[in-house]
Amino acid sequence: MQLNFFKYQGTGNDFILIDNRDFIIDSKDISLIEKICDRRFGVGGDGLMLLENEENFDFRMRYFNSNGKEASMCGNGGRCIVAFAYHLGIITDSTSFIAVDGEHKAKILNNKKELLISLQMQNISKLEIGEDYFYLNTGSPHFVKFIPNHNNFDTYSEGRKIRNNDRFKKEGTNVNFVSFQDDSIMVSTFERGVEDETYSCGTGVVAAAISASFKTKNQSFKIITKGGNLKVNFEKIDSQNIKEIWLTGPAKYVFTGKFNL
Ligand SMILES: N[C@H](CCC[C@H](N)C(=O)O)C(=O)O
Repeated sequence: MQLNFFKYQGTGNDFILIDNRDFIIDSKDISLIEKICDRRFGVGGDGLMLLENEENFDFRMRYFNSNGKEASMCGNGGRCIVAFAYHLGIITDSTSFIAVDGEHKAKILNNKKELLISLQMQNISKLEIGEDYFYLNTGSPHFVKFIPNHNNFDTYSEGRKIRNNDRFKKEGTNVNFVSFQDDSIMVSTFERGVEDETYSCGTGVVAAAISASFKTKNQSFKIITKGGNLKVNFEKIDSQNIKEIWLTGPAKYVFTGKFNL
């Protein structure tokens, strides 16, 4: 048996997409999903997504980390699945779909080879402000720490330490390091579930931008990640309430193939 898959990436956060409207894959098969995501034994990806049917919405997004476990929301993945739905002819230039954290709207801003997509994220109504960190859930949980610069900064080791400390060991957290670079912020992320630094993390840059607004008062940020540039803008009602959060960036179809089951 062979399984049709499509590979996409959004700022270097890479995903395997499967059209599961006819349930060709069993979403409970954690070891199969882990194997497909494996960079040596499988296709390779930071995560895998299933596109499924959902009444009253264009589709349902189901996101799995590369460890095979169904996870919380993924911002880069969200843009990639919108691009996938567009290529499948399910949507045209805008959509409303359902993900694990609720409804998301998205707009396709251009349809060049690399689609530029704006994805609306859930409102925030709770944010922890520590002495030298921020902790918030932007669809996925994110610990945010500001550093003077990223020169020789070891995101993997520093992120791994925080992800595995007493507080986060059990559930895990994603960990973001943020530095200011001219009119942008640079963000590097250690992702739980991948247990490694990824080239970019959408929900992570949203958390980083919201945290940075406590330092600059801006409500719109240009973001630099290892895998490319993103934009985040939002409306800050007060220190605990943020709405109209939009993540904008590229989503690119890379290749397709058949996975040998
Ligand atoms: N890369 C994703 C986040 C995946 C979330 C996952 N690593 C978790 O919290 O379990 C993003 O672009 O938002």
